[in-house]
Amino acid sequence: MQDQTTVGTLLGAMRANPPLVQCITNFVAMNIAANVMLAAGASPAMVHAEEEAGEFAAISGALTVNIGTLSAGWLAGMLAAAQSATQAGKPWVLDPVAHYATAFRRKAAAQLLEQQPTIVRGNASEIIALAGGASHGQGVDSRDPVELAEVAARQLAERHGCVVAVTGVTDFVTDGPRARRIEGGSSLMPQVTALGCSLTCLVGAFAAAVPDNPFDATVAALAVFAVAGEQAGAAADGPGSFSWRFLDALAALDADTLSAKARIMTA
Ligand SMILES: Nc1ncnc2c1ncn2[C@@H]1O[C@H](COP(=O)(O)OP(=O)(O)O)[C@@H](O)[C@H]1O
Ligand SMILES: Cc1ncsc1CCOP(=O)(O)O
Ligand SMILES: [Mg+2]
Repeated sequence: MQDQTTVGTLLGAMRANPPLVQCITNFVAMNIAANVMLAAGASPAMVHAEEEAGEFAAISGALTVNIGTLSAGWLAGMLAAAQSATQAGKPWVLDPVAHYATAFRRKAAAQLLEQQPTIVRGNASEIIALAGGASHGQGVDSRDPVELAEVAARQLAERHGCVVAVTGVTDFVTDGPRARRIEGGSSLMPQVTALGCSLTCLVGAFAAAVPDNPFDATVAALAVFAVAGEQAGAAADGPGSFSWRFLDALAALDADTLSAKARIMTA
């Protein structure tokens, strides 16, 4: 019950003072992620250029970094922003999209991890591989169940002193000693591109709202997606109508409904 009350309170707190979140995300995600952030009540800015990314991180409430469509110039911007956020004491979130796929991505993910992310959010295949295990991911898509990534998530959290979120049918969040499972969402969610990337940005919004509590912030963002996703999925005819229904559900979700409908279990 404590968790249920907390997620509603955090949604209210985030919306009461909409945080500026610098989202370095990929070309696929930029538009949907910005719309998801606005619908949920946050203030996104997609700012990635090497020339300004570090400066912008210092004036943002939080930073999110996603390597989905990586290039050398973007990576330089990501590293500058991550360094700046860490120096300014701002939370930042890493989304290691398909980091196992190529040597360039593997090295980039390792360099970014060295910059001490506050939170890492990925699908099960990404989290298993990031901890050094053998994953079955195919490109950006997971081919592993979340349950198989739980040990890897705890290891990563302990090793890097961060919160780790694994998403899928039932999400899992841990900081090492503590862990939660969040049920909900819809089987249509993986059929709409970049919803994971959008969730990473929303995790940044909640982390900006409560920078001293990244664990609760992550649980709250995942609970928002779980409840809004379930509502949109119940009415949708397919991925197309799910997309707009999901934005509407995010915008309509209030704190009391979130607290009443969130299904959060201690793991
Ligand atoms: N089969 C499913 N049932 C319910 N929710 C899902 C399912 N697959 C993914 N989700 C939800 O979709 C969102 C994105 O997660 P995921 O698909 O794991 O990320 P990614 O897009 O990075 O692979 C999360 O909120 C997650 O809980
Ligand atoms: C399809 C695709 N290709 C490169 S990034 C990207 C989007 C991945 O989005 P998500 O990780 O949320 O599924
Ligand atoms: Mg992803």
